[in-house]
Amino acid sequence: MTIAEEEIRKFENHNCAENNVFYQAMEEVIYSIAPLLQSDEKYRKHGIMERLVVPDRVIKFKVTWLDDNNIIQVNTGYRIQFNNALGPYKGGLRFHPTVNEGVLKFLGFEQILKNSLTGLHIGGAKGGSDFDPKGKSDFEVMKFCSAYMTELHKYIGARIDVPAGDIGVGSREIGYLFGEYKKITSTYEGVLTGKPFFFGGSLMRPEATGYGAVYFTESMLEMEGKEPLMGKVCTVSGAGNVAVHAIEKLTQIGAVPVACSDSKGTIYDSRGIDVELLKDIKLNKRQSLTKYAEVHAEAKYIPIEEYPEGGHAVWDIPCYAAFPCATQNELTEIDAQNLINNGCVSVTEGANMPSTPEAISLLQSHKVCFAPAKAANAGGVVVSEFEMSQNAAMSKWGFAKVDERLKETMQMICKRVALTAKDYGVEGNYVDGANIAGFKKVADAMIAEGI
Ligand SMILES: NC(=O)C1=CN([C@@H]2O[C@H](COP(=O)(O)OP(=O)(O)OC[C@H]3O[C@@H](n4cnc5c(N)ncnc54)[C@H](OP(=O)(O)O)[C@@H]3O)[C@@H](O)[C@H]2O)C=CC1
Ligand SMILES: O=C(O)CCC(=O)C(=O)O
Repeated sequence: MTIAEEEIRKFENHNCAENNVFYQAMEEVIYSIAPLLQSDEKYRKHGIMERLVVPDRVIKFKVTWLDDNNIIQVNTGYRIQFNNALGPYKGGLRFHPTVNEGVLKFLGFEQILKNSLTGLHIGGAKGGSDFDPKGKSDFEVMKFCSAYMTELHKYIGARIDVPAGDIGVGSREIGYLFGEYKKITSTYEGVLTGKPFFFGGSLMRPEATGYGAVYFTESMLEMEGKEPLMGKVCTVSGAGNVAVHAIEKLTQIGAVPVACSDSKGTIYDSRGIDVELLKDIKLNKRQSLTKYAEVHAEAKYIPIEEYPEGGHAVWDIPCYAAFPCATQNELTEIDAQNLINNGCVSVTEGANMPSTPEAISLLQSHKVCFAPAKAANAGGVVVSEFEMSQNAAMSKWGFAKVDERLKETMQMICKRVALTAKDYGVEGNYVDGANIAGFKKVADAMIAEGI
């Protein structure tokens, strides 16, 4: 039995329906770090993996709120504080009907290694609720956020745990959450990141994840001796915060992002996505992508049900570089095969774990440059940490400073991941490089801090 199989066997009890995405994330990490466990026995001796896969605490609570018809609604709220060996717990909040403990455990676990890779002092956490902001009035969203914070405030703080946004949580929700925290605690502190700029947010936090993914890709393509993105056709899934800003940065650097998608369908606009229109439709008005095709008649809208099951229209459009930026397991083996058939050279994960394990293996075996989420989408949490620093110092950084430091950090992460892969005999495998480099730093801190 290999060391990876031996380790995986230990954690078989995590393999159940509720935990399937968590188990997927954990299994990938174990396979990647097996050479490290083999070469340095201290990690097994100190039971690092056993300690890392169990969160420090899982906070689960009831959220009761009144809708606009004065009907009582009940949701479940969570905060999973996974590991704070490297700094205060840090990670986003997701409001989506699919949220459960298993989903948040996968996201929190990934966040530990992602935050470690940034080189900054931040631990890993994730939280959220099964509340669905879609179709709710502003007032209902505010009431839900207040009720959620009534419970959450007991467990967070600027040096304890600093939540941010994720799916369904943007600056509107962070504003309401911050307002409630301030009211309950009478404290004006950097307890949340992703705040609107005029009351303590950092410039560029909304753009950071999408821009960072593009910076990472440029760096990876250069390191792998491939042509840069300028002039190249790109496809992006999703049409939320991460996707829109990836499209914006691609456009700024002269690439041609021709497609994006939402939960109902895909837009293909061969002239390049009109990013201002996309922002207005999806980020400001929270409408469907069908509106895009109503304005630009040349663009094609493909409803999700019109594409054969198992694959997604957005990955069947020829591109040089693909950016999955919607949600977990949205890029399947079928999609990977379509990308390969159409000559795709690189795939960058803007979303968390958007590619299935089968898709990753296929892409890697066809030498497609593959940038895993925990490295490529770290830009968001990087600028969140910049926001924490600015809040602690009561200062404001300019756009150029944030952008320059974000770019430098993404390039540093890319180099670190590539060099680690090389050191461990898996040159070009950014998945293994990211997992080993991220794991090693947290594990060393855990050993140094004792049990
Ligand atoms: N926000 C951030 O800073 C960071 C986010 N991430 C990750 O990036 C991803 C996207 O997050 P974010 O942009 O913030 O979230 P948003 O809520 O802003 O947007 C999510 C987008 O994805 C679309 N979507 C959801 N499910 C599907 C699906 N099955 N197929 C196609 N599209 C889908 C949504 O469509 P619709 O509009 O129809 O709902 C929406 O357009 C998530 O995986 C998140 O964890 C990672 C790092 C940081
Ligand atoms: O900005 C943050 O704190 C976390 C962002 C996030 O949730 C993520 O990186 O997945």
